[in-house]
Amino acid sequence: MSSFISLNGIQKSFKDETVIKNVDLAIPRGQLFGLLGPSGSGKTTLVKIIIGLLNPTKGTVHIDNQTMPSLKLMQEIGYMAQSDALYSELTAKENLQFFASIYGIPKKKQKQRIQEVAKIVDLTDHLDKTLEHYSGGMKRRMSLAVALLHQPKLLILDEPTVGIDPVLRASIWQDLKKLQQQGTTIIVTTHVMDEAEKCDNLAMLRDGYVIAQGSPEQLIEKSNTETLEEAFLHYGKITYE
Ligand SMILES: Nc1ncnc2c1ncn2[C@@H]1O[C@H](COP(=O)(O)OP(=O)(O)OP(=O)(O)O)[C@@H](O)[C@H]1O
Repeated sequence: MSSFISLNGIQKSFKDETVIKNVDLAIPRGQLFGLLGPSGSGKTTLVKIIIGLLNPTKGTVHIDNQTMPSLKLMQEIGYMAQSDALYSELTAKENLQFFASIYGIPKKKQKQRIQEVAKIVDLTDHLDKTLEHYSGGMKRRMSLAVALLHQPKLLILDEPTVGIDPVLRASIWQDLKKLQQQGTTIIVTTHVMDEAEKCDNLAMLRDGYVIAQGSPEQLIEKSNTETLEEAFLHYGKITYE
């Protein structure tokens, strides 16, 4: 089976510092795939390369058999960055209308789509509030709603639950599972082990290297450990010693 997303020999350097080191990844269609790694390991840089926001120094990215960056494919990707890029002086509905126009969603369809995404992230009752009155968690859910507006077939979320309380975090993960069931391929970055456990497959990143890949169960079993955290430490040692 050919992969929906494949990265071959990806390397990225900023000046003379190499922050992504010869990364190969193959992600099948419809997966919930996790990039797990500590702060500074290269997660954001790698997702920016996948969606075509950054050019790799070496290597290639293919999505759906097309070479990235591809403008056509970029329109089919939903990206939720680490910080919320929203307008705090506008209401949630106005924010969604603004982004819907940017995505080129016809005016007639916008109203329906805005209601749909608001329902997914549970903000239907708060659409008329300006975002300055939103909590941090509500803003994160709004960012997710924006990323979903154009019904992307690939959704990329950079640390979607940072700063979010456990209840909301669980609800966001439920949303992701629902979207996956509807056929969306999802890549999520995290440094939190219990979130990584919810993914179908993982790539463990450390210092720009992929130190291990597989399902959470495989990664634990192969390292002869009991938790993902122990597995992460195990694979780190193999790479570095
Ligand atoms: N534009 C840039 N110029 C120079 N160095 C950069 C740039 N962007 C990222 N880096 C460096 O690349 C490395 C990886 O950063 P990156 O943001 O990808 O890590 P991360 O795993 O996403 O971390 P975090 O979870 O803290 O966001 C870091 O050492 C960072 O300083």
